[in-house]
Amino acid sequence: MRTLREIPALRETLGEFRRHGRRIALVPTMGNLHQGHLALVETARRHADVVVATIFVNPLQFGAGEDLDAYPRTLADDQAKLEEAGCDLLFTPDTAMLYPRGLEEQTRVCVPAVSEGLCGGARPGHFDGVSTVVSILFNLAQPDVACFGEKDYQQLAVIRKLADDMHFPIDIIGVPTVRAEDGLALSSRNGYLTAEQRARAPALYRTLCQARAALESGDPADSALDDAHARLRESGFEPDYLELRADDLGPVTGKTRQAVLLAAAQLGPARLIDNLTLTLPH
Ligand SMILES: Nc1ncnc2c1ncn2[C@@H]1O[C@H](COP(=O)(O)OP(=O)(O)OP(=O)(O)O)[C@@H](O)[C@H]1O
Ligand SMILES: CC(C)(CO)[C@@H](O)C(=O)[O-]
Ligand code: BAL
Repeated sequence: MRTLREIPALRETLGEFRRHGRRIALVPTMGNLHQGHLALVETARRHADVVVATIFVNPLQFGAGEDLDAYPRTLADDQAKLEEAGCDLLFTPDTAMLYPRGLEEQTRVCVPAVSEGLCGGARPGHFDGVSTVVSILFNLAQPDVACFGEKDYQQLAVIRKLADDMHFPIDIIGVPTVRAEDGLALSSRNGYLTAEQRARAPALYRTLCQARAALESGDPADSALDDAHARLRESGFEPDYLELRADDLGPVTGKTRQAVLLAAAQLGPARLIDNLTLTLPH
């Protein structure tokens, strides 16, 4: 696997692959890689001839007081994992390279409606930062496909709409959430947890499973969500949101069948997110 740090080298290398008719897959990440990221690489390999991963901790998507500085940077480990997973190229730009005019002056991309509420409500401007950097990466790599995790359900919905609205000729592929044996969704931020908090953390997934079972058996949404809130609090979480939405993230109506339960909750120093799709009864 080659690691490229400069934009001209990336353009040149990928241009050469494209001229030879190779299909290119992009896997954007912020590094500190785990099996969830490697599942994206494996999916990418099935859809393309050349897999390009990117590692960039994007300052534009972090709010004031968030964990931009603390975010784990583990490049050597990440390179070894990507190599092992069969990734062909790694692009590791820095901030000055992607945003040469500085963050204030940077042109931004905003995907309305779907970016609002949920994580967008709790982290104002977050999805504008994501949409901006993903647009830049799409323009630089010009991939045929790009893979994103379903763990970040709203992010995936934002990127699907971004690709559609901006006419990026890129297939957006969602990859199912990879979990630890106890159900906790793998996430770089799990590393912030103490051993005691890590032992409590699977309560987020368990609570979503219980709420899903209640909803699928016809319990009213209000009581299922109230119970879930209470259970999260009992397990030491401070819930940020816990919502039932239609699977396109629109509001649930009497006609909604395919739905999604989404949660974000603070556990000690870590803000964890998770979601489960479900089918509502007639
Ligand atoms: N457990 C997982 N299963 C599948 N995909 C995942 C998982 N965790 C992260 N991803 C995906 O990997 C990509 C890069 O995510 P990112 O680097 O932010 O990792 P992360 O572990 O989610 O970190 P964070 O703790 O910052 O949310 C995103 O498309 C994200 O949805
Ligand atoms: C898509 C992404 C790499 C953009 O910075 C980031 O939001 C992430 O890691 O999910
Ligand atoms: N995994 C989404 C990136 C973020 O939390 O900033």
